[in-house]
Amino acid sequence: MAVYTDITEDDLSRFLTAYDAGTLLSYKGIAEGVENSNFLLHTTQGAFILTLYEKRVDRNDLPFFLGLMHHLAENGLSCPLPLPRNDGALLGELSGRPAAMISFLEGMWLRKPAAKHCREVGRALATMHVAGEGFEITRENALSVGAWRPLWEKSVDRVDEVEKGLRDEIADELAALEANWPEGLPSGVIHADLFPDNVFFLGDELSGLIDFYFACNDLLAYDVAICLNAWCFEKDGSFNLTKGMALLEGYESVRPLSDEEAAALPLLSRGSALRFFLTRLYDWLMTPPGALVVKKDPLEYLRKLRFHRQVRNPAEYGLSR
Ligand SMILES: Nc1ncnc2c1ncn2[C@@H]1O[C@H](COP(=O)(O)OP(=O)(O)O)[C@@H](O)[C@H]1O
Ligand SMILES: N[C@@H](CCOP(=O)(O)O)C(=O)O
Repeated sequence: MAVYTDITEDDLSRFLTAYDAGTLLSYKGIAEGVENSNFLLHTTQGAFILTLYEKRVDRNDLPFFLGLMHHLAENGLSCPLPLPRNDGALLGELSGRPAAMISFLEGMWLRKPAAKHCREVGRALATMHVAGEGFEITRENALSVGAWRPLWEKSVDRVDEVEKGLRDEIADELAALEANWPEGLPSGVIHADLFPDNVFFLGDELSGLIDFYFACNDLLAYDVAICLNAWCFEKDGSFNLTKGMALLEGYESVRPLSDEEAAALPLLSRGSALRFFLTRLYDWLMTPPGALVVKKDPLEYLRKLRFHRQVRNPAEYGLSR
């Protein structure tokens, strides 16, 4: 679920008077997503998404996220746009939360993406990396290698509840990644959560990217590694080389990877797998029973991590060079 904060029709109608968005016809909460409360609104001017930013989102980061969507859209990426209020501000307040009106993006996310969709995702990711150049606000990645140990320490005492023996395996992995994390690779604005539920398609055509609320400045190739993890594994845990090849071809058709970036892919993919393992593990162990949120399986990312650990060459992801 992703409606943590309720709104009333009266409050919403009043909120809308600050925008040139027409008058309210209907609204409903959107069940998907985990971070914020989202509502689909219909007004006399069309459909909009209303987002109420919840506790895990730092209010100070909102100008980065909202400004980034503007910047990316102006530079050729298809993504939703925050709607300015009549006073020019992108943020308002509703039910005690910072709130924004976001343009509605047509399309739906794919439950079973095929290689051709992975190619489109690779192309869109590279388009985003290029479009992000020149964006003046910066945001450090709050979930990069330096954040993994503190996160791990919150779960370590209970990790064996998830799988016996994990305590030593993850401790060794974390130490290896901290010691060898690459430096000096090209960096810029990354999406950092470009999973299938954040990419919309109309038929086979990619219609746009959403959910920029983990976006930050980090290594561009790390974003590629996140996508390899999120898009190129099958339900049985196997890596699909055809999908990997398509995603990387799509990416390189817009922004070729340097030799150094290519060589770092196995390590970056391990890091990305550990990052999602750790956040899922924390949520798995700490979410109170009965909470209205769908918990994601940390073991899916443990299996991916084990796969990457035995990769010796980026060609094993489908990189042709
Ligand atoms: N601009 C948009 N256009 C259409 N649907 C959207 C848009 N933004 C969000 N949604 C819908 O809301 C859901 C949750 O949004 P998301 O940004 O992923 O939430 P969260 O940040 O809580 O994870 C999406 O899966 C999608 O169905
Ligand atoms: N993609 C992450 C969780 C973040 O969820 P989102 O709904 O904000 O995309 C994961 O799969 O662990």
